[in-house]
Amino acid sequence: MKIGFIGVGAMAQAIIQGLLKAEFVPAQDILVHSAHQDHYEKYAAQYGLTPKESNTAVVDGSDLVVLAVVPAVVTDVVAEIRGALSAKKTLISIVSGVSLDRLEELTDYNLPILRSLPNINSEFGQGMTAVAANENLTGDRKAQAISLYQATGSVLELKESQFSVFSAISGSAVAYVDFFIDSLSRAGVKYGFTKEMATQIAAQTTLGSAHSLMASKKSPAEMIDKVSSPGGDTIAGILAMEEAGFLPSVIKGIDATIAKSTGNH
Ligand SMILES: NC(=O)C1=CN([C@@H]2O[C@H](COP(=O)(O)OP(=O)(O)OC[C@H]3O[C@@H](n4cnc5c(N)ncnc54)[C@H](OP(=O)(O)O)[C@@H]3O)[C@@H](O)[C@H]2O)C=CC1
Ligand SMILES: O=C(O)[C@@H]1CCC=N1
Repeated sequence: MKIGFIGVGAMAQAIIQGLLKAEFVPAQDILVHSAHQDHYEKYAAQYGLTPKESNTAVVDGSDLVVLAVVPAVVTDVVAEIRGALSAKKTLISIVSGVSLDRLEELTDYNLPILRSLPNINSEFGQGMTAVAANENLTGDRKAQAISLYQATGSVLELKESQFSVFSAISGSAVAYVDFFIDSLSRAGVKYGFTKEMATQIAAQTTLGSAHSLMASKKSPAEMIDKVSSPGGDTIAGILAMEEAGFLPSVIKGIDATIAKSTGNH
């Protein structure tokens, strides 16, 4: 199976690295093209991928075609590859905010298409990806397309109406979790830790907390209660964070993310 990537930016690279680590396909069976020749050729050479001279050449040589460009150029890029696409190839879009209806409108309404929303943790097999297939993608072909994401982490089949929320609390939220880790780390620096040491402590604590939460099957609120000793330090911190608007600021951030992604196309 040949997998073509149109665009080799941050998200495409995370998926490619995840696939290589999982030995999902041999490196040379991954075909790439992007806007800048020096960029995709250098990246392909570094990992033994196959560089292609155009987007249509990627499509011609691939069974699965991953559309990994930013929303602003989707219309032009799909117009460019439209003639090379056929019902024998599966189009996989990772583009935030672009619906299956829109992708069908940009093509010939007869293509098997998987809309997906991965996150950057796919690079290390810890991805969280939402998928929705159109009516032309069923059975083994659908399973084959989804298996690309199963090789790089967890997969959820969702209704498209849930995609923008999913994108905010998963795709974008990787950055928000890192924002939180960085904030914890800076607090450590404020009290004399080096940034490196404080970040290591904050990151391991975040990793361990997510792991414990999932392993224990408890709710986050129950875990908060276990950590908050009666009359202790943690509850004092929680109350101060609440007073500063922790929950509303997270919700406001998610609201803004959803508003932006639903305005994309
Ligand atoms: N970053 C993330 O965590 C996530 C991103 N996404 C989605 O992934 C998509 C890509 O995002 P991201 O990787 O962050 O963006 P990047 O800007 O890092 O990557 C965009 C890629 O598109 C390429 N490109 C631009 N124009 C063309 C063209 N005409 N033909 C072929 N390739 C082109 C660029 O080429 P070049 O490198 O040569 O400049 C680049 O490789 C977006 O639609 C986004 O919504 C979805 C989930 C998570
Ligand atoms: O920031 C973005 O637009 C993309 C979508 C989800 C994560 N990154």
